[in-house]
Order: sequence, then structure tokens, then C-alpha cells
Amino acid sequence: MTLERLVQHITVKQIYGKPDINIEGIDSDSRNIKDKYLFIAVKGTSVDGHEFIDKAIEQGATAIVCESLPQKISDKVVYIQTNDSAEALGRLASAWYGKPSKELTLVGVTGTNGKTTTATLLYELFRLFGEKVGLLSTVCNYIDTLAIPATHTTPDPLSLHKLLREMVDAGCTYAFMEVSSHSAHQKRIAGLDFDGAIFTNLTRDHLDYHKTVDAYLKAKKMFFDDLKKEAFALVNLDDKSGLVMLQNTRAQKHTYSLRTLADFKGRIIESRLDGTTLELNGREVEVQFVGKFNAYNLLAVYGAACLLGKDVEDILVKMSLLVPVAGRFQTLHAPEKYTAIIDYAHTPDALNNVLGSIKEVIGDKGHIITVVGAGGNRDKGKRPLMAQEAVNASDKVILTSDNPRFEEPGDILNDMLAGLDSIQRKKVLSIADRREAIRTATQFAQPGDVILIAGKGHEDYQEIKGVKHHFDDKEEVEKIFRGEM
Ligand SMILES: CC(=O)N[C@H]1[C@@H](OP(=O)(O)OP(=O)(O)OC[C@H]2O[C@@H](n3ccc(=O)[nH]c3=O)[C@H](O)[C@@H]2O)O[C@H](CO)[C@@H](O)[C@@H]1O[C@H](C)C(=O)N[C@@H](C)C(=O)N[C@H](CCC(=O)O)C(=O)O
Ligand SMILES: Nc1ncnc2c1ncn2[C@@H]1O[C@H](COP(=O)(O)OP(=O)(O)OP(=O)(O)O)[C@@H](O)[C@H]1O
Ligand SMILES: N[C@H](CCC[C@H](N)C(=O)O)C(=O)O
Ligand SMILES: [Mg+2]
Repeated sequence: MTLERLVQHITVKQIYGKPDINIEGIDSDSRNIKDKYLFIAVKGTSVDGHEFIDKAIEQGATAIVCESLPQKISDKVVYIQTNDSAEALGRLASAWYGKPSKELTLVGVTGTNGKTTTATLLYELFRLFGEKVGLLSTVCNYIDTLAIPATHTTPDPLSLHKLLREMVDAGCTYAFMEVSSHSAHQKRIAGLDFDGAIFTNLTRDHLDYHKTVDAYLKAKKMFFDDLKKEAFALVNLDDKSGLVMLQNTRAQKHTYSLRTLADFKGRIIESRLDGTTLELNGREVEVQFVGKFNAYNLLAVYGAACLLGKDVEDILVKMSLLVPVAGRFQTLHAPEKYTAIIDYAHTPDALNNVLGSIKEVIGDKGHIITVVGAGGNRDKGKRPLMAQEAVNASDKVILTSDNPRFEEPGDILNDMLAGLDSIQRKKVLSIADRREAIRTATQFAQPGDVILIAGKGHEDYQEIKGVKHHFDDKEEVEKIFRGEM
């Protein structure tokens, strides 16, 4: 593709050199640059891509997109100056892959919790409709049925548009994707043509990155502010940030709620450990999901499917066939008649929701034993709050390690314990070894009890000092149930 054609898609401040050259590839990482490539210099969170312009030229770059020019300019290279390289990267990636998002009905899901669940259930639902569908999610990406391991919740722009191109080439007509706050803030989603956006909820998380709740909210709102007017914007009216997302959007505004009048109104008729009876806009449906938060996710799925033009009765029939996403409220029943639930709750709010849902279902018929830790080198502020949520809603808590990363597991446990007073600590055991913690919980469990194993969900590893060791909560529980441990 010629550079001239490519740069039509971005806002150019100034061009130095003649853009009538052919470009063989584009990249924002100098290490991937080859002969006749375009290098896009983006300011990152740890380094500034502008520092690698010379390196990119050494590797063969013949064109550079940048915000500020390097001191020494080569006359063999074309420099394109722009106000926003991150935005330009998204747009260039889209143009490079032939604007695949325009050929798909693309819906993005944002919010602190429920993105993976909602996006994955939409993918599953539309497959039940016989459509070819793509999915970009934390757990795994899918091009129709082909699984591609995910490295991020929302991939970098080049990987993202490449995956969308592969979806189009494979015959997909729909794609559902998670939009993380990091990706909105870093403009990884620039250049995407969304047909719909869903907002699930907003509670504290990722403050290590965004610093304030307000900045975190703004990152999510940017996604809605940039939607086209034909797209739909579907928000959770029961979350206090729901309407904020709609404030400045041009898109068609829609709401869902379990509490009040909304375009998509839901009600929980009955909750059990094996499913829920829901009422959606006056019609009853049996779903294989537990908990109020899943009722919210299903309501979002229902709303989006209606807005995408599917038949209401058909949607309900197919929704009753959907099953939980890996590591999201996955229930395993022990031969000794207690239940273990594997869940990805890794925020105070998610713990509160999951534990609340368990309590709603078991009432006074059993005890709740919670096994939970917090990740290392991530938001430290949430640690004491997570311990508090666990203790307030459980009969017994075993604090353990999540992914310690480069921190000492004992230090993370101490940060969690700091949130508890001496009375609360009486309910708590600290066992840094996660395998041992899970085993201990199963030794405490009596018939009718529920063990919640929270924080790692689908993850099949434990990250310790830069090394990912195989570890899978579900596998551990199954081994214990088989009497192998
Ligand atoms: C903090 C963060 O989000 N970082 C992301 C960011 O990298 P960065 O800004 O740190 O990049 P950098 O290292 O400063 O480099 C800046 C630029 O210089 C370039 N460079 C760098 C070195 C070099 O030798 N040559 C060179 O050209 C880089 O390619 C880059 O373009 O942009 C990269 C490309 O998009 C991401 O891979 C990277 O994700 C890191 C690995 C990460 O862990 N991100 C997590 C926090 C994240 O994004 N998580 C969310 C989900 C969160 C959730 O909801 O749970 C996600 O969407 O996955
Ligand atoms: N709608 C919801 N509201 C509150 N909590 C939820 C909701 N849906 C799921 N959860 C809880 O949050 C956990 C994570 O769910 P999910 O993976 O769907 O969210 P996510 O937004 O994709 O998270 P991440 O940002 O970590 O990828 C679940 O295991 C569950 O405990
Ligand atoms: N995507 C989230 C997941 C955290 C899951 C938890 N298991 C941990 O490792 O902290 C994050 O990176 O903050
Ligand atoms: Mg996710």
C-alpha cells in the first residue's frame, strides 16, 4: 500500500518528504520493523516510542509517524507529524487491514465486571442463531470456532485489526469484544467502527493505572463519546455511572435494569444453585446461571440481541441453552455433598456480588467458606477491601496467594489482613500456598456448605517472579473430589 493512501486516514500536521512510496508493513515496535516499513512512534507508559525512531530506521523503516520530529532528519525517510500517534496507530492499523470492522457488526462491552461474561454469552448466543461470529476476550479470542490465545483483554491495534480481518475472511458477520479501560485510555480502539456498546458497571479497580475513579470513568466514557449515531449505546441503569456514559454520545440510547423502568427490564423470580428463573420484559425464561450479577449480564445480552434485530421469542429459547463461562461462577459438586464454586472475582465489588449471590441461594442451609488472595504488582488499595468483603459475607475465610508476580506472598497477605480488626481475624486463616489453602477449605466443608475459590477463575497458571507455573483451581478441586490429594 502507498504511504499516500495510508496517511489519508489520519490527521496530518506536516509531511516531510514525498509520500509516494510503497509500504511493506506497519508497526509501533521498532523491534518488529523490516525493510520499507512504516514505524509509528507512540508514547507508552514505560518508554516513549519516539526514542526508537533511529533504531526503526536502522532496521529499514522508510516512513515515520510521530508527534515530534527527531533532531536529525534523514532525507531517505518520510516523516509524518500528527497530534496523536496513538489515535493514528489505530486508524492506520484499520486501513492496513482494509477496515475489517466496517464489514462486521461489531459490539464492544465495557465496565469493571461482567465484560468477559457478557461478550462471551453474546458470542455463544449468536452462534446458536447459526451465525459465524468472532470474539475478543480476556479468556480467549475466537475466529468462528478457531481459538486464538488471548494476551490482553483488548489487544493492541495491529493484533486487533488483524484478528478482525481474519474473522471477515472466515465469513464472520458479527464480532463481540471486551473494551478494557486501559485500551480506551491508550486508544487501542481508535479506528474501530462499532455498531453497539454495552456498559455493565463501574466500581474501583485498576487505580494503580488510572489513579482516580474519575479518570477511570472518563476512560470508559471515551468509548461511548466516540460512537457513531447509528450505533446503539446500552447501559445498566442500576449503576450510578450508567447515565454518565450516555451524556455525550451521539448513539441511540438504551437502558436495562432489574430495579426500575427501562427499555429492557428484568426481574428474578427464583434463584437456585443450579439456575435462575428470570422475567425479561414480561416473559419468563429459565437460565443455567446463578446470582443477581448474572441476571444483569443476561439482561445486557438480551437487550443487545434485541437491538441487533433478533426475534424476542427466539432469543429467550436460546438463552435457556447458554452455560457459564469458564471460571465464572462454575459450580462443582463434591461426593460429600458440598459445593465448590470457582469464580474470577478479583475486586471487592465482585466478591461482594458473588458472596451475596451464594447467600441468597443457600440461606441458612449451609456455611460459606471463602478462599481468596490478591494479585501482586497490581492495585494495592483493593487488598484490605477484598479481605473485608470476604470476611463480612463468609463463615470462614482462607487468605492465600493469587498471582504474587514480583511481590512476596506474605506482604500481600499482610496488606489484606490490615483491613481486618481482631474480631474479624478470628474467622481467618492465612495459608500462602494456594493448593494447601484449597485443600484446607475442603476439609472444613460439611454437606450443604459452599466453598468459594475466588480470584483466578479460568487462569491455568500462577505467576511467580516472572514465571508462570501451571495451576488451575478447577483441576485442584477435581483432584480432591477424586480423592487424589
Ligand atoms: C500498562 C499497559 O497497559 N501497557 C500496554 C502498553 O504498553 P506501554 O505503554 O507500556 O508500552 P511501552 O513499553 O511504554 O512502549 C511504548 C512504545 O514504544 C515501543 N517500543 C518499545 C521498546 C522498543 O525497544 N522499541 C519500541 O518501539 C513500544 O512498542 C510502544 O509502542 O501498550 C502495549 C501495546 O498495546 C500493551 O501490550 C501494554 O500492555 C501491558 C503488557 C499490560 O500488561 N497491560 C495490562 C495492564 C492491560 O492492558 N490490561 C487490560 C485489561 C485490564 C482488565 O480489565 O482486567 C487489557 O486490555 O488487557
Ligand atoms: N455484571 C456483573 N456485576 C458484578 N460482578 C460481576 C458481573 N459479572 C461478573 N461479575 C463478577 O466478576 C468476575 C469477572 O467477571 P468477567 O470476567 O465477566 O468480568 P470482566 O469485566 O471481563 O473482568 P476483567 O476485567 O478482569 O477481564 C466474575 O467472576 C464475577 O465474580
Ligand atoms: N485482568 C486483571 C485480572 C486480575 C486477576 C488476578 N488473578 C490477578 O492476577 O491479579 C488484572 O490484570 O488486573
Ligand atoms: Mg474480561
